[in-house]
Amino acid sequence: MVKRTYAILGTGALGGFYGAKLQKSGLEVHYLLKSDYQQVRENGLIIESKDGDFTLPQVNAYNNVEKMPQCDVVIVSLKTTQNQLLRDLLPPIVKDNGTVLVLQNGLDIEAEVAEIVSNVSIIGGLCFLCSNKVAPGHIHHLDYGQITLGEYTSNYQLTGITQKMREVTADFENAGISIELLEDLLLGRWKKLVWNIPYNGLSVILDARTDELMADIHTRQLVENLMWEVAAGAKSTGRIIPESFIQTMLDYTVKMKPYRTSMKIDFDECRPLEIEAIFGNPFRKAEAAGVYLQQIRCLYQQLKFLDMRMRK
Ligand SMILES: NC(=O)c1ccc[n+]([C@@H]2O[C@H](COP(=O)([O-])OP(=O)(O)OC[C@H]3O[C@@H](n4cnc5c(N)ncnc54)[C@H](OP(=O)(O)O)[C@@H]3O)[C@@H](O)[C@H]2O)c1
Ligand SMILES: CC(C)(CO)[C@@H](O)C(=O)[O-]
Repeated sequence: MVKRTYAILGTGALGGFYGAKLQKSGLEVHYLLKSDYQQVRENGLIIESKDGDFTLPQVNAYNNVEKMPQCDVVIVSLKTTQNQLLRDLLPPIVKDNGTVLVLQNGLDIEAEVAEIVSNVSIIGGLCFLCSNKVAPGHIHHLDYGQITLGEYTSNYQLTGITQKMREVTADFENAGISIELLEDLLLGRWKKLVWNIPYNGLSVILDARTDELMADIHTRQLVENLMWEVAAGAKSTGRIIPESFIQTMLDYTVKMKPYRTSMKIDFDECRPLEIEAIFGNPFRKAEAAGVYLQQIRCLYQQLKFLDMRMRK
Protein backbone atom coordinates (compact mmCIF):
# COMPACT_ATOMS: atom_id res chain seq x y z
CA MET A 1 0.00 0.00 0.00
CA VAL A 2 1.32 3.47 -0.92
CA LYS A 3 1.84 5.63 2.15
CA ARG A 4 0.23 9.03 2.19
CA THR A 5 2.50 12.08 2.50
CA TYR A 6 1.71 14.93 4.88
CA ALA A 7 2.47 18.66 4.97
CA ILE A 8 2.23 20.69 8.16
CA LEU A 9 1.32 24.35 7.56
CA GLY A 10 2.50 25.91 10.82
CA THR A 11 4.79 23.75 12.97
CA GLY A 12 3.83 24.96 16.42
CA ALA A 13 2.25 23.44 19.52
CA LEU A 14 -0.39 21.51 17.57
CA GLY A 15 1.14 21.01 14.11
CA GLY A 16 4.54 20.11 15.54
CA PHE A 17 3.00 17.58 17.90
CA TYR A 18 0.74 15.75 15.43
CA GLY A 19 3.30 16.02 12.60
CA ALA A 20 6.02 14.48 14.76
CA LYS A 21 3.71 11.64 15.83
CA LEU A 22 2.87 10.90 12.16
CA GLN A 23 6.56 10.96 11.19
CA LYS A 24 7.50 8.73 14.13
CA SER A 25 4.92 6.20 12.89
CA GLY A 26 6.79 5.96 9.59
CA LEU A 27 5.05 8.53 7.36
CA GLU A 28 6.78 11.16 5.23
CA VAL A 29 6.04 14.57 6.73
CA HIS A 30 7.06 18.01 5.42
CA TYR A 31 6.97 20.94 7.84
CA LEU A 32 6.51 24.63 7.03
CA LEU A 33 8.10 26.91 9.63
CA LYS A 34 8.74 30.60 10.11
CA SER A 35 10.97 31.82 12.97
CA ASP A 36 11.99 28.27 14.03
CA TYR A 37 13.12 27.22 10.56
CA GLN A 38 16.92 27.33 11.08
CA GLN A 39 16.79 25.61 14.46
CA VAL A 40 14.46 22.83 13.27
CA ARG A 41 16.34 22.28 10.01
CA GLU A 42 19.57 21.77 11.95
CA ASN A 43 18.30 19.99 15.07
CA GLY A 44 14.85 18.58 14.31
CA LEU A 45 11.93 18.48 16.76
CA ILE A 46 11.79 17.70 20.46
CA ILE A 47 8.47 16.39 21.80
CA GLU A 48 8.06 16.35 25.54
CA SER A 49 4.83 14.45 26.08
CA LYS A 50 2.84 13.01 28.92
CA ASP A 51 2.60 9.89 26.70
CA GLY A 52 6.40 9.64 26.40
CA ASP A 53 9.13 12.04 25.24
CA PHE A 54 10.83 11.61 21.88
CA THR A 55 13.03 13.52 19.47
CA LEU A 56 13.22 13.56 15.68
CA PRO A 57 16.75 14.76 14.94
CA GLN A 58 16.04 15.04 11.22
CA VAL A 59 12.90 16.50 9.71
CA ASN A 60 11.95 17.91 6.28
CA ALA A 61 11.88 21.59 7.22
CA TYR A 62 10.99 24.46 4.86
CA ASN A 63 10.53 28.20 5.09
CA ASN A 64 8.93 28.51 1.69
CA VAL A 65 6.01 26.48 0.30
CA GLU A 66 7.40 26.71 -3.22
CA LYS A 67 10.21 24.37 -2.10
CA MET A 68 7.83 21.81 -0.61
CA PRO A 69 6.59 18.77 -2.54
CA GLN A 70 2.85 18.43 -3.17
CA CYS A 71 1.39 16.21 -0.45
CA ASP A 72 -1.64 13.95 -0.13
CA VAL A 73 -2.77 15.57 3.11
CA VAL A 74 -2.08 19.16 4.11
CA ILE A 75 -2.68 19.96 7.78
CA VAL A 76 -3.59 23.58 8.48
CA SER A 77 -2.18 24.32 11.92
CA LEU A 78 -1.37 28.02 11.82
CA LYS A 79 -3.18 30.25 14.25
CA THR A 80 -6.33 31.45 12.50
CA THR A 81 -4.97 35.01 12.78
CA GLN A 82 -2.64 34.00 9.92
CA ASN A 83 -5.31 32.47 7.68
CA GLN A 84 -5.10 35.32 5.19
CA LEU A 85 -1.85 33.56 4.12
CA LEU A 86 -3.69 30.39 3.07
CA ARG A 87 -4.46 31.84 -0.35
CA ASP A 88 -0.71 31.71 -1.11
CA LEU A 89 0.29 28.75 1.04
CA LEU A 90 -2.29 26.10 0.20
CA PRO A 91 -2.54 25.80 -3.62
CA PRO A 92 1.13 24.92 -4.27
CA ILE A 93 1.33 22.05 -1.80
CA VAL A 94 -1.93 20.13 -1.97
CA LYS A 95 -2.20 17.37 -4.59
CA ASP A 96 -5.09 17.29 -7.00
CA ASN A 97 -7.72 15.10 -5.32
CA GLY A 98 -5.77 15.44 -2.06
CA THR A 99 -7.04 16.41 1.39
CA VAL A 100 -6.85 19.60 3.44
CA LEU A 101 -7.22 18.87 7.13
CA VAL A 102 -8.10 21.98 9.13
CA LEU A 103 -7.11 21.44 12.76
CA GLN A 104 -7.71 25.00 13.98
CA ASN A 105 -10.24 26.20 16.53
CA GLY A 106 -13.18 28.31 15.41
CA LEU A 107 -16.07 28.27 12.96
CA ASP A 108 -16.42 28.49 9.18
CA ILE A 109 -12.73 28.00 8.38
CA GLU A 110 -13.47 25.07 6.07
CA ALA A 111 -15.77 27.33 4.04
CA GLU A 112 -12.87 29.81 3.66
CA VAL A 113 -10.57 26.98 2.54
CA ALA A 114 -13.17 25.82 0.00
CA GLU A 115 -12.93 29.23 -1.67
CA ILE A 116 -9.17 28.80 -2.10
CA VAL A 117 -8.70 25.24 -3.35
CA SER A 118 -10.88 23.05 -5.51
CA ASN A 119 -10.82 19.36 -6.38
CA VAL A 120 -9.70 18.47 -2.86
CA SER A 121 -11.51 17.03 0.14
CA ILE A 122 -11.70 19.34 3.13
CA ILE A 123 -11.87 17.76 6.55
CA GLY A 124 -12.28 19.69 9.78
CA GLY A 125 -10.76 18.38 12.99
CA LEU A 126 -11.57 19.44 16.54
CA CYS A 127 -8.49 18.85 18.66
CA PHE A 128 -8.94 18.10 22.33
CA LEU A 129 -5.30 18.84 23.01
CA CYS A 130 -3.28 20.79 25.56
CA SER A 131 0.08 21.49 23.97
CA ASN A 132 2.49 24.46 24.02
CA LYS A 133 5.53 25.43 22.01
CA VAL A 134 8.10 26.15 24.74
CA ALA A 135 11.12 26.92 22.53
CA PRO A 136 11.92 26.76 18.80
CA GLY A 137 11.21 23.19 17.69
CA HIS A 138 10.41 22.14 21.24
CA ILE A 139 6.81 21.11 21.94
CA HIS A 140 5.38 20.35 25.35
CA HIS A 141 2.31 18.10 25.18
CA LEU A 142 0.60 18.45 28.55
CA ASP A 143 -2.64 16.51 28.18
CA TYR A 144 -5.29 14.85 25.99
CA GLY A 145 -4.82 14.67 22.19
CA GLN A 146 -7.95 13.15 20.69
CA ILE A 147 -9.26 14.59 17.41
CA THR A 148 -12.86 14.58 16.20
CA LEU A 149 -13.04 14.61 12.40
CA GLY A 150 -15.80 15.51 9.96
CA GLU A 151 -15.76 16.20 6.23
CA TYR A 152 -16.91 19.54 4.89
CA THR A 153 -19.39 19.94 2.07
CA SER A 154 -20.96 23.14 0.83
CA ASN A 155 -22.96 24.84 3.62
CA TYR A 156 -22.00 22.11 6.09
CA GLN A 157 -24.52 19.60 4.79
CA LEU A 158 -24.21 16.19 6.42
CA THR A 159 -21.67 13.95 4.71
CA GLY A 160 -21.70 10.64 6.53
CA ILE A 161 -18.36 8.91 7.07
CA THR A 162 -16.30 9.29 3.90
CA GLN A 163 -13.40 7.30 2.47
CA LYS A 164 -11.02 10.28 2.99
CA MET A 165 -12.01 10.45 6.64
CA ARG A 166 -11.24 6.75 7.02
CA GLU A 167 -7.83 7.15 5.36
CA VAL A 168 -6.75 10.02 7.61
CA THR A 169 -8.11 8.15 10.62
CA ALA A 170 -6.03 5.07 9.76
CA ASP A 171 -2.83 7.17 9.60
CA PHE A 172 -3.53 9.01 12.85
CA GLU A 173 -4.56 5.90 14.76
CA ASN A 174 -1.46 4.13 13.52
CA ALA A 175 0.50 7.05 15.00
CA GLY A 176 -1.21 6.57 18.36
CA ILE A 177 -3.64 9.48 18.03
CA SER A 178 -7.20 8.69 18.99
CA ILE A 179 -9.87 9.73 16.46
CA GLU A 180 -13.63 10.07 16.66
CA LEU A 181 -15.60 10.40 13.41
CA LEU A 182 -18.47 12.82 12.90
CA GLU A 183 -21.24 12.82 10.33
CA ASP A 184 -22.02 16.44 11.13
CA LEU A 185 -18.96 18.71 11.16
CA LEU A 186 -20.97 21.86 11.92
CA LEU A 187 -22.42 20.34 15.07
CA GLY A 188 -18.90 19.25 16.08
CA ARG A 189 -17.55 22.76 15.57
CA TRP A 190 -20.34 24.33 17.68
CA LYS A 191 -19.72 21.75 20.42
CA LYS A 192 -16.03 22.63 20.55
CA LEU A 193 -17.02 26.29 20.88
CA VAL A 194 -19.05 25.41 23.97
CA TRP A 195 -15.60 25.11 25.59
CA ASN A 196 -13.53 27.66 23.70
CA ILE A 197 -15.93 30.62 23.83
CA PRO A 198 -16.33 30.88 27.61
CA TYR A 199 -12.90 29.72 28.73
CA ASN A 200 -10.72 31.38 26.08
CA GLY A 201 -12.66 34.63 26.32
CA LEU A 202 -13.01 34.91 30.08
CA SER A 203 -9.44 33.75 30.76
CA VAL A 204 -8.19 36.85 28.93
CA ILE A 205 -10.77 39.36 30.14
CA LEU A 206 -10.65 38.22 33.77
CA ASP A 207 -6.97 37.20 33.81
CA ALA A 208 -7.86 33.75 35.14
CA ARG A 209 -7.05 30.08 34.70
CA THR A 210 -9.79 27.48 34.11
CA ASP A 211 -9.73 26.29 37.74
CA GLU A 212 -10.22 29.87 38.98
CA LEU A 213 -13.16 30.39 36.63
CA MET A 214 -14.78 27.20 37.93
CA ALA A 215 -14.11 27.80 41.63
CA ASP A 216 -15.95 31.13 41.87
CA ILE A 217 -19.76 30.97 41.77
CA HIS A 218 -20.09 34.16 39.72
CA THR A 219 -17.63 33.21 36.99
CA ARG A 220 -18.91 29.65 36.91
CA GLN A 221 -22.37 31.05 36.22
CA LEU A 222 -20.94 33.28 33.51
CA VAL A 223 -19.27 30.24 31.90
CA GLU A 224 -22.50 28.29 31.99
CA ASN A 225 -24.56 31.17 30.54
CA LEU A 226 -22.08 31.51 27.70
CA MET A 227 -22.28 27.78 27.03
CA TRP A 228 -26.05 28.09 26.72
CA GLU A 229 -25.64 30.95 24.31
CA VAL A 230 -23.33 28.83 22.13
CA ALA A 231 -26.07 26.19 22.14
CA ALA A 232 -28.51 28.90 20.97
CA GLY A 233 -26.08 29.76 18.17
CA ALA A 234 -25.93 26.10 17.15
CA LYS A 235 -29.72 25.92 17.17
CA SER A 236 -29.95 28.94 14.87
CA THR A 237 -28.07 26.84 12.28
CA GLY A 238 -30.25 23.79 12.87
CA ARG A 239 -27.94 21.92 15.26
CA ILE A 240 -29.01 20.80 18.72
CA ILE A 241 -26.53 20.64 21.58
CA PRO A 242 -28.06 18.58 24.37
CA GLU A 243 -28.18 19.90 27.91
CA SER A 244 -26.14 16.91 29.06
CA PHE A 245 -23.26 18.06 26.82
CA ILE A 246 -23.01 21.38 28.67
CA GLN A 247 -22.85 19.53 31.98
CA THR A 248 -20.17 17.24 30.54
CA MET A 249 -18.04 20.25 29.52
CA LEU A 250 -18.40 21.81 32.98
CA ASP A 251 -17.41 18.52 34.66
CA TYR A 252 -14.56 18.00 32.18
CA THR A 253 -13.11 21.40 33.05
CA VAL A 254 -13.42 20.90 36.79
CA LYS A 255 -11.41 17.70 36.42
CA MET A 256 -8.80 19.31 34.14
CA LYS A 257 -5.44 20.30 35.58
CA PRO A 258 -5.47 24.09 36.17
CA TYR A 259 -5.08 25.42 32.62
CA ARG A 260 -4.03 28.73 31.13
CA THR A 261 -5.94 28.75 27.83
CA SER A 262 -4.13 29.19 24.54
CA MET A 263 -5.78 32.57 24.08
CA LYS A 264 -4.50 33.67 27.48
CA ILE A 265 -0.99 32.50 26.59
CA ASP A 266 -1.21 34.46 23.33
CA PHE A 267 -2.39 37.52 25.22
CA ASP A 268 0.36 37.24 27.86
CA GLU A 269 2.93 36.92 25.09
CA CYS A 270 1.47 39.85 23.11
CA ARG A 271 0.50 37.70 20.11
CA PRO A 272 -2.67 38.38 18.09
CA LEU A 273 -5.78 36.69 19.48
CA GLU A 274 -7.97 34.30 17.46
CA ILE A 275 -11.02 36.50 17.98
CA GLU A 276 -12.65 36.41 14.55
CA ALA A 277 -12.62 32.61 14.13
CA ILE A 278 -13.71 31.80 17.70
CA PHE A 279 -16.10 34.67 18.51
CA GLY A 280 -16.78 36.75 15.38
CA ASN A 281 -17.74 33.99 12.96
CA PRO A 282 -20.14 32.28 15.42
CA PHE A 283 -22.11 35.40 16.35
CA ARG A 284 -22.22 36.56 12.74
CA LYS A 285 -23.45 33.15 11.57
CA ALA A 286 -26.19 33.17 14.21
CA GLU A 287 -27.11 36.77 13.38
CA ALA A 288 -27.44 35.83 9.72
CA ALA A 289 -30.00 33.26 10.89
CA GLY A 290 -31.82 35.92 12.92
CA VAL A 291 -30.47 35.07 16.39
CA TYR A 292 -28.54 37.71 18.35
CA LEU A 293 -25.86 36.23 20.65
CA GLN A 294 -25.56 39.17 23.01
CA GLN A 295 -23.07 37.80 25.53
CA ILE A 296 -20.75 36.42 22.87
CA ARG A 297 -20.83 39.72 21.02
CA CYS A 298 -20.02 41.46 24.29
CA LEU A 299 -16.97 39.19 24.81
CA TYR A 300 -15.95 39.85 21.21
CA GLN A 301 -16.06 43.61 21.68
CA GLN A 302 -13.98 43.48 24.87
CA LEU A 303 -11.43 41.14 23.31
CA LYS A 304 -11.12 43.35 20.23
CA PHE A 305 -10.35 46.29 22.52
CA LEU A 306 -7.69 44.34 24.46
CA ASP A 307 -6.15 42.94 21.28
CA MET A 308 -5.95 46.37 19.68
CA ARG A 309 -4.48 47.98 22.80
CA MET A 310 -1.89 45.23 23.08
CA ARG A 311 -0.80 45.75 19.48
CA LYS A 312 -0.40 49.49 20.02
N1 LIG B 1 -2.08 24.11 21.16
C1 LIG B 1 -3.15 23.41 21.48
O1 LIG B 1 -3.13 22.60 22.44
C2 LIG B 1 -4.40 23.53 20.66
C3 LIG B 1 -5.51 22.75 21.01
C4 LIG B 1 -6.66 22.84 20.24
C5 LIG B 1 -6.69 23.68 19.14
N2 LIG B 1 -5.61 24.46 18.85
C6 LIG B 1 -5.70 25.34 17.68
O2 LIG B 1 -4.69 24.98 16.75
C7 LIG B 1 -4.27 26.13 15.99
C8 LIG B 1 -2.75 26.25 16.11
O3 LIG B 1 -2.45 26.58 17.45
P1 LIG B 1 -1.04 26.32 18.12
O4 LIG B 1 -1.27 26.32 19.58
O5 LIG B 1 -0.34 25.20 17.49
O6 LIG B 1 -0.29 27.69 17.72
P2 LIG B 1 1.27 27.95 17.63
O7 LIG B 1 2.00 27.15 18.64
O8 LIG B 1 1.45 29.43 17.61
O9 LIG B 1 1.66 27.36 16.19
C9 LIG B 1 1.45 28.03 14.99
C10 LIG B 1 2.74 27.94 14.22
O10 LIG B 1 2.55 28.52 12.93
C11 LIG B 1 3.77 29.16 12.58
N3 LIG B 1 3.57 30.17 11.54
C12 LIG B 1 2.96 31.37 11.62
N4 LIG B 1 3.03 32.02 10.44
C13 LIG B 1 3.70 31.19 9.60
C14 LIG B 1 4.12 31.30 8.27
N5 LIG B 1 3.87 32.40 7.54
N6 LIG B 1 4.83 30.30 7.72
C15 LIG B 1 5.11 29.20 8.45
N7 LIG B 1 4.75 29.03 9.74
C16 LIG B 1 4.06 30.02 10.30
C17 LIG B 1 4.21 29.80 13.87
O11 LIG B 1 5.59 30.10 13.75
P3 LIG B 1 6.22 31.39 14.50
O12 LIG B 1 6.22 31.02 15.96
O13 LIG B 1 7.55 31.51 13.90
O14 LIG B 1 5.30 32.54 14.20
C18 LIG B 1 3.89 28.71 14.88
O15 LIG B 1 4.98 27.87 15.11
C19 LIG B 1 -5.07 27.30 16.56
O16 LIG B 1 -6.22 27.54 15.81
C20 LIG B 1 -5.47 26.81 17.97
O17 LIG B 1 -6.62 27.44 18.47
C21 LIG B 1 -4.47 24.40 19.57
C1 LIG C 1 -10.39 22.46 25.13
C2 LIG C 1 -8.89 22.18 25.22
C3 LIG C 1 -8.28 23.00 26.31
C4 LIG C 1 -8.64 20.76 25.62
O1 LIG C 1 -9.56 19.90 25.19
C5 LIG C 1 -8.21 22.47 23.88
O2 LIG C 1 -8.79 21.64 22.92
C6 LIG C 1 -8.28 23.89 23.41
O3 LIG C 1 -7.55 24.75 23.94
O4 LIG C 1 -9.03 24.17 22.46
